[in-house]
Parts: sequence; C-alpha cells; structure tokens
Amino acid sequence: MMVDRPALQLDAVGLQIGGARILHDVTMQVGTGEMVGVIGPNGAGKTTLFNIISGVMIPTSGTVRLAGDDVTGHKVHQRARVGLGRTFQTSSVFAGLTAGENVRLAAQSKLGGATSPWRFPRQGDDAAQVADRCLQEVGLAHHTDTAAGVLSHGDKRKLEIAMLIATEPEVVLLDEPMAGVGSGDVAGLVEVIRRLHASGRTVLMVEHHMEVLLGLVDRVAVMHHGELLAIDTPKAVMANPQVQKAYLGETV
Ligand SMILES: Nc1ncnc2c1ncn2[C@@H]1O[C@H](COP(=O)(O)OP(=O)(O)OP(=O)(O)O)[C@@H](O)[C@H]1O
Repeated sequence: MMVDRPALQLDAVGLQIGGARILHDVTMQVGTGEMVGVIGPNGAGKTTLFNIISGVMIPTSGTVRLAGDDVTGHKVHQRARVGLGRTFQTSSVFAGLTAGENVRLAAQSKLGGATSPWRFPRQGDDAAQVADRCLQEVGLAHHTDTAAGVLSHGDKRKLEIAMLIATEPEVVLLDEPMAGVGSGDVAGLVEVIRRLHASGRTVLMVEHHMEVLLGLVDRVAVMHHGELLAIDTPKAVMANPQVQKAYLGETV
C-alpha cells in the first residue's frame, strides 16, 4: 500500500551480522500522523527494526527516510534533530530527580542548554515552561515535585513520554510502553498514548499487550524471522492466514 506523505519510509532494509540474517528486505511506509503497531513472536526482529529506525544500528542494505530525507547513515542525535524521538524498554528516568527535573533536562537538551543536573533553569525559564506543559499533557502535573523513583511503573512510563514530548518529536517510537505496568495503570497510559497520537504525531509502537495495541493503532506491522510478514489494519492482519501460522502455538 502506498502511503500519502510518509513520515517514515523503509526500502528493502536488511541487517546481516556475520552469517546471521537479522532483518531481510523490510519495506514499509508510515503516513504522517498515522499510528502503526509492530508485533511478532520473540526474536522476530522488532527491537532491531527500532534500532535501525532510531540510528542505534545502521542497516547493511536498504534505506531509511524521515519525511522523505535519507537518514540511513545518520546518528541518533542527527535523527533527533530532524524530529525522531524514542522511548526504551528499560526505564530511562533519573530516579533521584523529581518528575519536573527529569522533563526539564529533556527540554534543555532540545533547547540546547546545559544538561548538567546541577544547573537547572529556574521556574519561568523556557525549559521549566516546557516541562510544565509536558507533565500536564501526560496527566502528571500533580507529581512535578515527586521523586521519579517513587512513581508507579505506569506513572514512570507517562514521565518517559513527557520527557519525549519535551524534545518535540514529529515521529515517536514507543518500545513496549506497557511493559511492567500494573493492570490498574493500563487504561491511564493508553489514554496518554491516544492523546500523543491525536495531537498529530506519527507513532510507531512495539507492544506485546495485544488487546491494547489493536485498540490503539491504525495499522499493524507483523515481523517474523526478520521479515515483514504483513502490514494492514488490525482486522485484516488478524484474519491473515500467514500471520495466524506465524503465531501458531502463541496467543494472538
Ligand atoms: N547484535 C546482534 N548480533 C547477533 N544477533 C543479534 C543481534 N541483535 C539481535 N540479534 C538476533 O536477531 C534476532 C532478532 O532480535 P530482536 O531483539 O530484534 O527481536 P524482537 O522481535 O525484538 O524480540 P523480543 O520480542 O524478544 O524483544 C534474534 O534472533 C536476536 O538473537
């Protein structure tokens, strides 16, 4: 399927490490403002795909484009500058700093200010204003002065999203946002991700929590043995016999 104004475009992307073919011939487009979920059995290549899109790894073949520009060989910070943001599977917040301080640091990195935790901007500075707005957006304004380390897993994930928003990305990669989140926190986090998308950002999300993913995304990309098996609406993907076969023995 051709996508109008792709925010992200992969053409025949491959990764070969030694004799191992980790990714093979992955071609896909994600439209501007679209939300696409990435699923696949363990070891299918989902994390590798995210690493290649974000610049943590460089593919051995094919091209990666952001808003039409070839960024295949670009480093992580170069992609961040052109509007790519990513959360990681493992929590990346500074536990000893408050939620507000964590987001201010992220905002400062975008504004080009000092990133030393000893040199926080005062209230009223640009980074502090951005932090207030981002915490508000994820519903954590009441935790601005709470140490990040004592937040629930769900709130930590929201904080990571606030830190991401502070860098003003156009394209957002969410790596298993529901991982480790208690059932009571799922609905709130889903709402935050829904808003992230509703505000016009392009979102690509790896998520094992299938019910959550299928309820959120416009399309689903299915990885299997390093290849893109299918990319289509949730309904079409779940009805796809090849996808069902790939998941045989696993609960879809
Ligand atoms: N640097 C590497 N060197 C060799 N093999 C690798 C490397 N990175 C990943 N692999 C292999 O590539 C395959 C894909 O791994 P990847 O982590 O991308 O899968 P995944 O779909 O994210 O799995 P999971 O759902 O378990 O996180 C796996 O078989 C993995 O062992």
